[in-house]
Parts: sequence; structure tokens; C-alpha cells
Amino acid sequence: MISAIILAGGKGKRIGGNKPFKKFGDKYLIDYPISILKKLKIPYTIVTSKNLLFKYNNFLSFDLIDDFGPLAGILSGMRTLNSEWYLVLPCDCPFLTEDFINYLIANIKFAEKRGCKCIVPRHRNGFIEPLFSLYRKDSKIYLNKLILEDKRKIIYLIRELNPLYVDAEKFKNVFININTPEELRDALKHLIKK
Ligand SMILES: Nc1nc2c(ncn2[C@@H]2O[C@H](COP(=O)(O)OP(=O)(O)OP(=O)(O)O)[C@@H](O)[C@H]2O)c(=O)[nH]1
Ligand SMILES: [Mg+2]
Repeated sequence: MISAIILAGGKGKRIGGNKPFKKFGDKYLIDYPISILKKLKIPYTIVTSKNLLFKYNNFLSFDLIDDFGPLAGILSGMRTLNSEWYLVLPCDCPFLTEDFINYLIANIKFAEKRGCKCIVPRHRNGFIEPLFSLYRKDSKIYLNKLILEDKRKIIYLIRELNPLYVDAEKFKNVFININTPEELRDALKHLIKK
């Protein structure tokens, strides 16, 4: 019923390119979400615009449009895997946990009952985490529409989906993602402490 879409495209300009394959501890960044998904037996696809290292290529989908950003990546992933709900994740989430994913999944029944087509963590300050969220398969219609209109912000999608917001506060570290070499260094300190 659930599949995952790991977004691994984009330029990664701030970190100097090739973000999924930045070394983090003894693995690549992208290995972290992959290992959690494997443990939970959730099928996944990795979406990007070019070939990755050989061992990852079985799971690859390509961006329908180059450099459009996450919305095109999500739609590409939804076209690759058939599922009721899709877990969208970034490639740079080394502190992702099984508990967090199970928490999102536990909200599906309630979301279905209320006609919510996405489940999005929200922090106390109102900040939301759309790249750590669940999207129902009928999001595809809205994704197609937004892409045709060249509307790239993910908030446009969320507004169409009658979102169910869930509590992000108890999972704070899960949302640590890495945009710059400094953030990579800081996150490594955190990994060592763990
Ligand atoms: N498939 C796909 N993924 C993307 C695209 N743009 C960003 N992503 C992914 O979305 C997540 C969040 O993007 P950012 O952290 O801003 O990454 P980025 O855009 O490559 O980085 P900057 O160039 O520094 O802004 C990361 O996992 C990226 O790999 C895209 O066009 N296609
Ligand atoms: Mg970006």
C-alpha cells in the first residue's frame, strides 16, 4: 500500500554537487534512507536526472523534466511505482528513523476518513516538512497541473490536498538535512554523539 520516493536530483549547488554520494560516517548520504526503507520492507525508487553508481541503478527513475525541482521528481516516482500512498524523502536525511515513518503511516486511516490527500509534519512554529511526508496517489492529477503551469513550489501542491498536519516536534532530529559543507560537518558531530 506504501512505496517511497527518494529525491536525489537537483544541483546540490550549496554543497558542491552530487549530494547523494557525499560520504557521511562510513556510508553515502543516500544509504541512510535506503537502509531504513529496507528494514521496513517499503519498496522505493530513487529519482534523479542521471545514472548513479551501478549498484543503485535498479531502483532508479528519471526526472520527467530536468531541474524542475521536487514536484517533477515526485511525479516521476509516482509513475514508476504503483501504490496507494507515497512516502517522499530527500536523499540527505541521515537521522531518519523507523519510528517516524511508522508514525506517518499510523495516520493514514484518519487521513482517509477526513479526505486528506497528504500527511505533513508541522513544527510548533508553523514550519512544515513536505519532503518528509506522505502523499496519496491522486496527488498525481495536481502534480501534472502544477507542472504544466510551471508552478514549482511544493506548497502549491499541499494546498490542493487538504493536508493532515501531524506533530513534528517529537522527531526533530529526523528532519536534519544537509545543504552546505558546514551542515555536513555539524551533522557528523551529531552522528558521533548518537
Ligand atoms: N529528482 C529530483 N530531486 C530534486 C530536484 N531538486 C531537488 N531535489 C532533491 O530534493 C531534496 C531537497 O533539495 P535541496 O536540498 O534544495 O537540494 P538541491 O536543490 O540539489 O540543492 P541546492 O542546489 O544547493 O539548492 C534533495 O534530496 C534533492 O536531491 C529535482 O529537480 N529532481
Ligand atoms: Mg534546492
